[in-house]
Amino acid sequence: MTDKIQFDHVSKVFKIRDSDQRKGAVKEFTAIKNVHFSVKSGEFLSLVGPSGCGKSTLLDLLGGLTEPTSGQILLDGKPIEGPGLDRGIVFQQYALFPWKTAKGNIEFGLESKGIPKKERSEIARHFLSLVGLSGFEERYPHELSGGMKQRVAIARSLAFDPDVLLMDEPFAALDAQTRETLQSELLQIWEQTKKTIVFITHGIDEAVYLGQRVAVMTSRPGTIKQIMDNQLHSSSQEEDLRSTTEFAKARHQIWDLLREEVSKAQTFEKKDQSA
Ligand SMILES: Nc1ncnc2c1ncn2[C@@H]1O[C@H](COP(=O)(O)OP(=O)(O)OP(=O)(O)O)[C@@H](O)[C@H]1O
Repeated sequence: MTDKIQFDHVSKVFKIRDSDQRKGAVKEFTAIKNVHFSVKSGEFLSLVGPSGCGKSTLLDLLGGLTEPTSGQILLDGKPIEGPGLDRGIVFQQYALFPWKTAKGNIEFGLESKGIPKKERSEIARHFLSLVGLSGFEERYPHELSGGMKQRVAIARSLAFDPDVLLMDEPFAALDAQTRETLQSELLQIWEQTKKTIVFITHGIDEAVYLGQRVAVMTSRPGTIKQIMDNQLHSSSQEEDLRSTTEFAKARHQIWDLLREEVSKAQTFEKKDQSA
């Protein structure tokens, strides 16, 4: 497998207000530092790290929503210079148009791509069916549950046929049962479509269940602490993966790597609150 994405010594520094200094003074804040890793074409990589370690910053950089302060990010060997249809992003909040139906939400984006009406309708139906929403095409977002809305958001991203799907805690706002259902559906979709997926999460179980590899980040400034090959995906898909010994083992390994980082992040948070 070839490299689809390469982070080449990437750092991101934000300018923030300096509350210790005179009014209007700014200081620099390093959100992520020297991030260096790659993602293979067709790979499902999950990325886990403590709160505030720079996970969303990393995904925003990949999405081209912001630029690195130093280093570069390559997609198919070329530097990312902004957002593009080659990358679809799914956020925690569904961001659907409330005045459009499930189908209309998907068709809208396709229209801007210049796809003819009939084809737009067919594509929207196909992807709604892929995420298990056949029969819900004409429902408006307020007529759908949280899980259904997130399914529409995933279908909308897939309908653009991006090479890469970037997912920023897409299931965090859902109840536990819906989350587990969507996780297994996402794995099936990935197996069918073979998209390259980068999936950000706070949850160790989610990271282990989904990722072929699991990248663990340090607390701030965030960098990649270790990337673990996840043996779980080589076991039979027939069984309930979450109850296997491989799952428990992988979970334990990730928690060992994360424990120290989580406690560092909590110390930072306390310091920030008392400053
Ligand atoms: N535009 C910005 N300006 C200044 N600081 C920022 C900006 N965006 C993010 N940060 C800071 O960078 C750090 C990393 O933020 P980020 O949202 O990437 O973390 P995260 O790991 O996704 O957090 P969480 O898990 O809590 O969602 C945080 O301390 C945040 O306050």
